[in-house]
Amino acid sequence: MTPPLLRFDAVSKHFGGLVAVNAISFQVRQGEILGLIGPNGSGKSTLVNLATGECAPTAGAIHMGDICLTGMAPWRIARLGVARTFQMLRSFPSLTVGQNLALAMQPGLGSGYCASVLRMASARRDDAQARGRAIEMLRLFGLERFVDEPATALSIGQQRMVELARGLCTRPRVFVLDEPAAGLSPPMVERLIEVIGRMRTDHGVTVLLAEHVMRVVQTVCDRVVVLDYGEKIADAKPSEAVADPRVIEAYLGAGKAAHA
Ligand SMILES: Nc1ncnc2c1ncn2[C@@H]1O[C@H](COP(=O)(O)OP(=O)(O)OP(=O)(O)O)[C@@H](O)[C@H]1O
Repeated sequence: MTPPLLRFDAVSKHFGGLVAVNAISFQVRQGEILGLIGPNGSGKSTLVNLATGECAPTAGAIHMGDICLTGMAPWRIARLGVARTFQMLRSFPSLTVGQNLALAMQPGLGSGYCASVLRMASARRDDAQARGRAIEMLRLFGLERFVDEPATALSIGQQRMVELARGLCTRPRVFVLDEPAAGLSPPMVERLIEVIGRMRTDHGVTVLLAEHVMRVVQTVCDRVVVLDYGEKIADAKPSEAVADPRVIEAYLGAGKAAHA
């Protein structure tokens, strides 16, 4: 069995008196696509934010391999190879789609800000490389024709895809996706399913996926961790989790679950 790449050990997060996540432990193995599911407010985004350093745990620890991520700044975690998307779109509206993607690649390119300002040859070469990689990533989503369009000219669904392409441009080891199917049309959901699969097969990316759309979860995830009121109530294959009475009760409520 492949070793764990991400490890959550008894992780809790309190917001004042509210326990958003309570002593949760689970692991994401190298190359795995792990789903985080649960009703609204169950703690999925909080776990995503804990993994990427947007918030620090009240208790417990998070590791990537041997490195402790607990309390580490988001940019440091990103440098270790953890990319993420947000529920709310975060593109730069005044930039083109290609420029939005190129921006994500800046830390990995050689010539730096000063060279870019002076338009030195190395910066121009980096720009060309960045544009090439942006087009390559956009092609995964069938969006390469939009490379020179303003980001805001795209539909919300297309902009979500651009966020995924932007994350992939950073060549992540782990990609944390926060409800990527939200606002996508059915054909785009199918494209998303295909692309998440290819993230692993073509790019070797490990995926932590918080998602409500069960078609996505059941098609792409190897395993799901199910949350309810900040507690982990299941850690199983998707087909097993959806048949688990505790999971059914969390989604439907106790009375309806008995009826179901
Ligand atoms: N910054 C915050 N300050 C206070 N409470 C918060 C904060 N972030 C989340 N919460 C609360 O923590 C709980 C878990 O929220 P979280 O957003 O993690 O759930 P979720 O499962 O992602 O929900 P959804 O599916 O609706 O996105 C909720 O009760 C929420 O109101």
